[in-house]
Amino acid sequence: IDLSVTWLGQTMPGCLYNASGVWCREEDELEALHASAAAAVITKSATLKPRDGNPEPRYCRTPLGSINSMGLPNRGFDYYLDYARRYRYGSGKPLFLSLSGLSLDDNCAMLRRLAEEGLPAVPEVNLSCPNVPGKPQLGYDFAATAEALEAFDAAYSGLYGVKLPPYFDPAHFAAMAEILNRHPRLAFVTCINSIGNGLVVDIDSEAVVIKPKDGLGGLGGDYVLPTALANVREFFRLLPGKDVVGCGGVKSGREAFMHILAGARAVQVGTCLYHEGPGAFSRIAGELAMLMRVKGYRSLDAFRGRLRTL
Ligand SMILES: C=Cc1c(C(=O)O)[nH]c(=O)[nH]c1=O
Repeated sequence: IDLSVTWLGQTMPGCLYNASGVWCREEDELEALHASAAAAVITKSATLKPRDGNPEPRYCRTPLGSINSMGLPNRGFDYYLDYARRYRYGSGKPLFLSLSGLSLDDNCAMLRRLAEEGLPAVPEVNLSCPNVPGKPQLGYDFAATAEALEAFDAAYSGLYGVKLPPYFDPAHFAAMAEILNRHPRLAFVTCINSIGNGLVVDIDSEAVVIKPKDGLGGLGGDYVLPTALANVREFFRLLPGKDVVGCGGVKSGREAFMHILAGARAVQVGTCLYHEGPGAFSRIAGELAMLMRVKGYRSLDAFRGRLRTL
């Protein structure tokens, strides 16, 4: 059973890696991911300067997944760039740098700095952070997204990707696809980020469960799987020649299989990784391989994007 994935001009040894933001803020976390069965590593979204993030409690696990309003706590771009300088690319596991600047200028400054370094690390620009008060999600502003992507192309001459928020309407899928298809070096989209601004209520305390934004936060886990699969399948259809990375609701080989069937090139794990740790990757990969064996598939190419309609 071959779980390898060939994309971005390289072949990675498997198809699973972390969702940005989970188990990836500190170097020791990143090294633990690299040492695990994860097939790639992506860093916590970086801002130009370090950030403490929102007041705690800002993350809460629920029976169906998670809610978070972290507020972009991160060590700052230089920390992750330094890690990218020392990263062992020879392992065959790609390193992705997630960038989430607080302004277009900041995103372009980080992209230009990365371009100057000429490192193999691939940028995934976050258009979808739902938890910085006062900063609407770029990905929900089509004109701003169009302008940003023009600026990214000018700032960075290599291949890059974007992390998209979930969309919920065919008109929005079409509008975003029309914009994304203008950019040949935009090689992949990662669908989806958390479903923004959900509210989890604790009936015992009769209170919300996280402090920021009066309890509003991004949802992950079981809550988001159908939305994630819809976004993967729609953008897989609408973005010919680009890759779609699936993210959302993956906790076993079953959901990984669903994402790939929907068209995902590779699959990220967030909430499940947060609670299980990097051992989740070998478990999920084993479950996926077993599922493929039972179904008679020897590689991901044998079923990627083959979701049947009725
Ligand atoms: C980069 C900020 C994000 C955060 C955060 O740091 O609050 N949480 C998410 O669920 N998605 C994000 O993109």
